[in-house]
Amino acid sequence: MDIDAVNALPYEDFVDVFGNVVEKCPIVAAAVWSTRPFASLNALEAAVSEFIDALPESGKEGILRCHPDLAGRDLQRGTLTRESRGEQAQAGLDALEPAEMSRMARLNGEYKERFGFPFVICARMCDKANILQQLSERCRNERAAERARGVEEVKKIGRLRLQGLVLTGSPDKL
Ligand SMILES: NC(=O)N[C@H]1NC(=O)NC1=O
Repeated sequence: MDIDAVNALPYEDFVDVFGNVVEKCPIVAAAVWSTRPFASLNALEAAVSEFIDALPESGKEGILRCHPDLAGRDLQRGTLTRESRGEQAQAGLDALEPAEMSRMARLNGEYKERFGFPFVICARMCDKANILQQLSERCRNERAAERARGVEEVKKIGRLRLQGLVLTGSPDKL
């Protein structure tokens, strides 16, 4: 799909295609549609980032809370979104050893207890060892720094999802 095709989408189709660029937050796609036409894929990415940056801190935390835990309940129950399932599998999180699984669950729980939102990281840019290490390190951060870090990871996840949709196309979505 080239950028002209993206710009030509009515908002219903735009939200169908891009509604999960930010996990379970179709409001982001619905909002950035108003800022068409996009000059390029980079401009579309920038519009997503700008929308997120303009949210109050509670909105940014809300976005983080829409993300499923890594190797958590949704993965076990088979209720992840298609995008998240692919990302978690790519990082090897669907094939953890029992000891890795319990360490991940314990650290995810500690993180959520401390910050009130889940640990978010761009799984496609990591492997499971790296994710576990960062999870344990980031548990020690301050809340505001961790909120900002989580938001940056949301943007990385979104950038890769957007590239997948625009550069490789997604015929089943149009
Ligand atoms: N919790 C968390 O980071 N989840 C996300 N990360 C990612 O790459 N896909 C997700 O769903």
